Amino acid sequence: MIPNERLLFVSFSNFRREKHPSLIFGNHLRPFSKSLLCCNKKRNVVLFPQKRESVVCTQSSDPAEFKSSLEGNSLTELNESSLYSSRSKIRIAIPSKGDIGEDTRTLLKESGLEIRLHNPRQYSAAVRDFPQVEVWLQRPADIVRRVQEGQVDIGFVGYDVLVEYQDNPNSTLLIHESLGYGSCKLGVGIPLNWAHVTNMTELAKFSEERSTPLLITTKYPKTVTNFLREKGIRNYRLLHMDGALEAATQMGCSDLIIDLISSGTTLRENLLKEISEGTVLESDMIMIGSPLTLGLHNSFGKQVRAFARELLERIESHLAAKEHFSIIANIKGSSPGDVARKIGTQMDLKGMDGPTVSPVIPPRGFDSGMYAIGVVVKKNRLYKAIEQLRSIGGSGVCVLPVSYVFERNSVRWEKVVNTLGVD
Ligand SMILES: Nc1ncnc2c1ncn2[C@@H]1O[C@H](COP(=O)(O)OP(=O)(O)OP(=O)(O)O)[C@@H](O)[C@H]1O
Ligand SMILES: O=P(O)(O)OC[C@H]1O[C@H](OP(=O)(O)OP(=O)(O)O)[C@H](O)[C@@H]1O
Repeated sequence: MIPNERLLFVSFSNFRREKHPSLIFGNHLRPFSKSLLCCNKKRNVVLFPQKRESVVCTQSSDPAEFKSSLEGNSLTELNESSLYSSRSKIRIAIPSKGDIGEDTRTLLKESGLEIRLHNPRQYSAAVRDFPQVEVWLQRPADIVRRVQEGQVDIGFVGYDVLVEYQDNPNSTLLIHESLGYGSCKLGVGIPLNWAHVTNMTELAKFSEERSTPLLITTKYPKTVTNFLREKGIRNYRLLHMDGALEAATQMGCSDLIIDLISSGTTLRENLLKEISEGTVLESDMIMIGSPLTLGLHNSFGKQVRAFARELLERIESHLAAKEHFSIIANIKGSSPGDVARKIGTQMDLKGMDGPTVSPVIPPRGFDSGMYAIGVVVKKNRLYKAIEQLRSIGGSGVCVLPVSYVFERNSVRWEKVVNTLGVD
């Protein structure tokens, strides 16, 4: 029997249609996110794995009646594994097309996951050396939806898409907040000839003075509605376009647009300009996870977590490695400590955890007073580091690429585990 305090009684007539299910916990109502629920149609059971609580939903609107109907029934069979038993493979979803699709495949490959894609119309693929994993190629908005519903365990999307399509901030887990590609911002673009509008305050004033609402075209209605509310703009109407939004003002169907901006070229080419305070959000590609499956306490949950952790650490260490070079060089000194002290005086030679210093032993075996040092330096400081090495007597400097830089532990993963309340 599952003890009563771990049962949630859902009192609504149609779970699938209900937007905001009202839940009763013990005898108390409490807020609940529908996206954290996973419905087992047959048994009418849903699960809230984040807190190890089982959720039982009912057609009855009277929780007391429902509760009493459960008396004496063994609920132990309604466990997590029964809900996810239909799937044994771990699922990753990546964008199916465009630069972000290609860059995600490159990132995964460089992190050790080679996706076996044979043609552009293939929407699922295996991963070399990871037989327990399958990759699904999806449109960005669908990646957020599938991760939210627990049909996919890990997804790669732009932050902009996550903000627009997730039901609430708890319905997905943010595993890595910035993967370093797909960088852009969602921002306001107004006609170049609106000389009287240079910032959001002036735009708000302008919208109030008008007799007709401002026509604003965007692909991000939810995010934009929140932004306009924050900026005090009320007199507007949102219009939707799927792409090439920048054409909307010149076509005469919109007053301004709110769209993604990267270099700003598309805005300029279409006689639009940015305004100050007009940035809705800054976006980068991110890695997200499903709390529904990552939070499971069964063996599938453990398997998903082990893989998510490995993938995150591979990506983190690959991204850190991209920023660094490894340097080896020879330096004269009276002892390893003396050499380490000399290196320690140079800003760019401090390395990640200090230098490695080892004596160079010539063929005849006597003390040469020469030491080999190894240090990891920031790529953008390479030449400064070489100059500093030379200034303390460094010679024979070799610069090598770094493949991975693994830290002692992953702070991001610790955060994920804490959020989920799992080991
Ligand atoms: N100019 C850009 N520079 C960098 N990243 C961008 C740029 N435009 C879009 N992105 C990122 O790439 C993602 C996908 O962009 P894009 O607008 O091309 O998608 P799409 O193919 O039109 O998607 P869909 O048709 O499924 O809505 C965006 O959500 C954003 O995160
Ligand atoms: O500031 P820029 O560097 O010019 O980039 C901005 C453009 O890039 C994106 O469009 P995309 O090329 O994805 O085409 P779309 O409009 O069809 O989505 C975005 O929607 C802008 O139109």
